[in-house]
Formats: sequence, C-alpha cells, structure tokens
Amino acid sequence: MSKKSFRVVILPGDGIGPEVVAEATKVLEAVAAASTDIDLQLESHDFGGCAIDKHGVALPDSTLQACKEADAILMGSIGGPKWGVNSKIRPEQGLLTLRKALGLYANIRPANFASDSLLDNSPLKPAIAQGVDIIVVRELIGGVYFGARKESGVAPDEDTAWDTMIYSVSEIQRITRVAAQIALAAHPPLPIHSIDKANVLATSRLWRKVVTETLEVEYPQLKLDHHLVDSASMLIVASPRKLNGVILTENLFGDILSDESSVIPGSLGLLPSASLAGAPSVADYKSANFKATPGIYEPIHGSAPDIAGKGIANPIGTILSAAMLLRYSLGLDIPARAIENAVRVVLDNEDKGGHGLRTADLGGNLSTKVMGAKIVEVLKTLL
Ligand SMILES: NC(=O)c1ccc[n+]([C@@H]2O[C@H](COP(=O)([O-])OP(=O)(O)OC[C@H]3O[C@@H](n4cnc5c(N)ncnc54)[C@H](O)[C@@H]3O)[C@@H](O)[C@H]2O)c1
Ligand SMILES: CC(C)[C@H](C(=O)O)[C@@H](O)C(=O)O
Ligand SMILES: [Mg+2]
Repeated sequence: MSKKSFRVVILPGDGIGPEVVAEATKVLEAVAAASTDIDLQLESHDFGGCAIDKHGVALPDSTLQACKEADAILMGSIGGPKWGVNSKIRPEQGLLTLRKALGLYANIRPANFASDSLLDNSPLKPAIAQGVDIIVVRELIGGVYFGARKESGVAPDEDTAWDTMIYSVSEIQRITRVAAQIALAAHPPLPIHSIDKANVLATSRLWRKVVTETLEVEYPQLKLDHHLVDSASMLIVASPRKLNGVILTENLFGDILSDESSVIPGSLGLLPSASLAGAPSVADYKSANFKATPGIYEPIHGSAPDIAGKGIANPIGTILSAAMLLRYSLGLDIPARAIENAVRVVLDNEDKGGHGLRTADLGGNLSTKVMGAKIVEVLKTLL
C-alpha cells in the first residue's frame, strides 16, 4: 500500500519560536518514522521578524503560497523588541494577514491540566485550581483586530487615534457553531459560557443576541450563560471551575482571557492552540476521525524575548500543538493521543520523587532540548 503523504509547513519565527518548534518537529518525525502508512513532508519558511530582516516583509508571498497549499501549518512564535510597537513593519501584522488569508476564524485554546502533577505549579491554590477544565473558543478574524483604524500623528486630528470593532451576524453564528460542536462532543455536553461587554458595547449586544438565538434554535440541549468580561476575568482566578466548559468569546477578549486562563495549569509554555477554517463536527469527535481541515497550530505564548537563546523554553505547548495538528488537519487521532500521553508520562513519572520532569518555567532545570528528547523517547514506546 502506498503511503499517504501530507505537506506540513513549519514557521519557526522569532525568539524562542525556533527552539520550541525544533522539538515539536522531532515529535512529528518520530510519528512519521513509526508509521507504515503516512509520510510527512516538513518544509520550513520565513515568517515574522526574521522575514522582515531577510525580505522586508513579515509574510513573504512564497510563505503565504506555501501555507495555502499545505495540509497544515506548525508555527512557533513571532515578534520581539527589534520590531517593536513603534516599527513601521511589525511581525504581528503578518500573523493577522495570514490568519485572515486562510480564513481561520476559529481559535481553539484548551486550558486544562496536561497532568494533575502540575497542580503544585499553579499560581492558584490547589483547592481552587484542581479540576479546572476550560476550552477557550476565540473568534479570530473579526472585531477590533480587523476594523478600520487611525494612528495618531495622522491628519486631520493628529492627536487622536481610533480603532473600530465590527461584528456581523454570520461571523458570530459560525463561531457559536464551533463552540457548540465542541460542547456536544463531550459526555455530558459541556456548558457554554459566552463572554462579552454587552453593558457597554454595541458589538457585544449583537454578540449576546446571536449566540442566544443560534443556540436556542440549533442546539437547544446545550446550557448557555452570559458573563461580562470584567467579572469573568475575576472568576478565572477566584473560582475558575465555575467557567468549566467552553468559553465562547470575541477576538480581543479571547486573546486576553486565554493567556489569563493558561497560567492556571502552571505555565503559559504548556498550552497549545489550533486556528481553523471550519468546525470539526460532533461526528468527527465521536469517531475520532477528523475530516482534514487546514489550520495553524501554535503554542499560545509569544517569542519570550527574556529567555530567547538560553535553551530553557518549555516546548510542551508546541508539542501539544503538533498533536492537535495531527488530529484536526491530518485526521490522525491515534498518534495525537500518543503524544499527549507521552507528555503526561514525562510530567508525572520520570523521576523518583513522583513529580516528573520540569523546565525552568515550572521550577525545574531541564533544557528545551532534553525535555523534547524525553518526550520523543517515551513517545516511541507508545506508537
Ligand atoms: N502567536 C504569536 O506568535 C505570539 C503570541 C503572543 C505574543 N507574541 C509576541 O511575542 C513578543 C513577546 O510578547 P510577551 O513577552 O508579551 O509574551 P510572551 O508570551 O512571549 O512571554 C510572556 C512570559 O511568558 C514566558 N514564556 C512564554 N513562553 C514560554 C515558554 N514556552 N517557556 C517558558 N516561558 C515562557 C516568557 O519568558 C515571559 O516571561 C511580542 O512581540 C508579542 O507580540 C507572539
Ligand atoms: C501576536 C498577536 C497578534 C497574537 C494575537 O493577539 O492574536 C497573539 O497574542 C496570540 O494570542 O496569538
Ligand atoms: Mg495572545
């Protein structure tokens, strides 16, 4: 039987991006080496600050073209002080352009414990952090990130700047359906917590109305509640289990709340994300046989300039992103689970004191490379 071939574009990016992507790439290579029926063609492209330095733009045409043709994209992180907020060309613009060009409206960011052995690493008391299981579903290509804006220093009102937040009914409906499919795939179905600022913003009042109507008409079996974003951000640290289930929110609130909830399981460096152009269906989840949906997979953290080049970044968020890539874009649930189990084994069992292995962000002393190698070593025994 001939092997099924998949093209995976790798965008290492800036700062710790190349360091963590190198480890996730080894994980993907181990999966391919152990398989008799899949072949992964991995190809690296310039993106972000390094692309600005080399090509004068954050997203070169050749990178965009390769991403459009790929079955999936694995990304590290982009940005850094060299191309800071006052630069004319910024790496972050490239990321927004790429997300928009690929139509990646659904950003799925699970913030749950890879392992209970991480409880002691949570900044929250174990009694508060235990059992937190939140999946943030963030709308990714609308809202204030993409509305018209004016910078200060531009005529006629040079001392004003503005951004606009726009949402349409159809943009809210489609992300609500993604959240609903994720909620329905669980047993029992997960509650949906929709988060907005409807006491102030017109877009939030539309958001609340459309989320309510879409769920009432199409998914009446799901539980829904609404929270204002200010009190939701308080709940995430005061009693996060109250938000267990699916947090459904717009682009900017999702950016902020996903970083906030990500530290509950111990470190920003642990958490993966998927940005998809369509929703996996309940049938996909139940059969563990996902229809290939193109997407970008990346840890939720940034380029971490404070630790870049030191070889101490935690690669687990990127390695778990590679697992999501196999599951959602390549339809390979079995190796995806094997990767997640390998991470759990390394975090739980690998030392004699019962506290597993840790990189510096989790109070340990493992380098990025050694953590990656340990995960690959365990993974090979599970494939
Ligand atoms: N998707 C992306 O590429 C992405 C996401 C967020 C931020 N950024 C960019 O990254 C740059 C730096 O942003 P920032 O400093 O605000 O956020 P950051 O996420 O890069 O870092 C925040 C803190 O978390 C730590 N951290 C992050 N990832 C870690 C890991 N894997 N292991 C250990 N510690 C880790 C950092 O050392 C730092 O102390 C900015 O230019 C920003 O725009 C990019
Ligand atoms: C780098 C930046 C544009 C990006 C965002 O705000 O979406 C990042 O913070 C993220 O969470 O992926
Ligand atoms: Mg962010």
